[in-house]
Amino acid sequence: MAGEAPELSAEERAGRPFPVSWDQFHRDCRALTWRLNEVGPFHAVIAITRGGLVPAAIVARELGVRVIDTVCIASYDHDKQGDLKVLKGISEDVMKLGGGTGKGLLIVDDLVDTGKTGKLVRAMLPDAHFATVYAKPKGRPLVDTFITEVSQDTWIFFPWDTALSYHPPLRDGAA
Ligand SMILES: O=P(O)(O)OC[C@H]1O[C@H](OP(=O)(O)OP(=O)(O)O)[C@H](O)[C@@H]1O
Ligand SMILES: Nc1nc2[nH]cnc2c(=O)[nH]1
Ligand SMILES: [Mg+2]
Repeated sequence: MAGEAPELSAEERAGRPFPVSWDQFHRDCRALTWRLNEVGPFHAVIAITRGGLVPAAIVARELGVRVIDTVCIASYDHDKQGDLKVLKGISEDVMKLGGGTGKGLLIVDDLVDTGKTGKLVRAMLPDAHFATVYAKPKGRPLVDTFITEVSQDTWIFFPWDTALSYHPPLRDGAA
């Protein structure tokens, strides 16, 4: 409509795109596990769903941990963050394994951005070790171990959220 700002694409709203392939993600998860192997052993892995499920599976496999729990949190509608909702907490069994404070437990997520999700889970398990594959500067202080830092204005595109598609040649104006 005349006078209205043009609709922005998801990429324009979210700044620089940082696409991650399955191969790259697997390599980064393995690199994360090398670091975690120095810190453990861990009694259990807790994945922050949904994004934490994929790295948690790879990390748990590499570390030989078979007790895996989830803490289910929803906040983003694509790239817009709303209020955080805890849809499922940590199970009683796993809480007991961590002595009630999370000692010896490993929390895994794909990334920290503002740090709000990580802060909420850390408050549930203050003594747990918190690992993410990627970290943006605002959330970084909350994470104990991560692999790659990306700038705050970057949007990470994960392989489970994307598909291969045609990209126009540079000479036709492609970025
Ligand atoms: O540091 P923050 O600003 O809180 O953002 C980080 C969280 O955002 C994403 O999850 P999302 O809420 O999009 O849900 P999903 O994992 O189900 O995709 C990501 O997987 C982290 O859990
Ligand atoms: N996929 C994705 N989800 C996010 N949630 C918060 N930040 C991000 C991001 O950069 N990428
Ligand atoms: Mg998530």
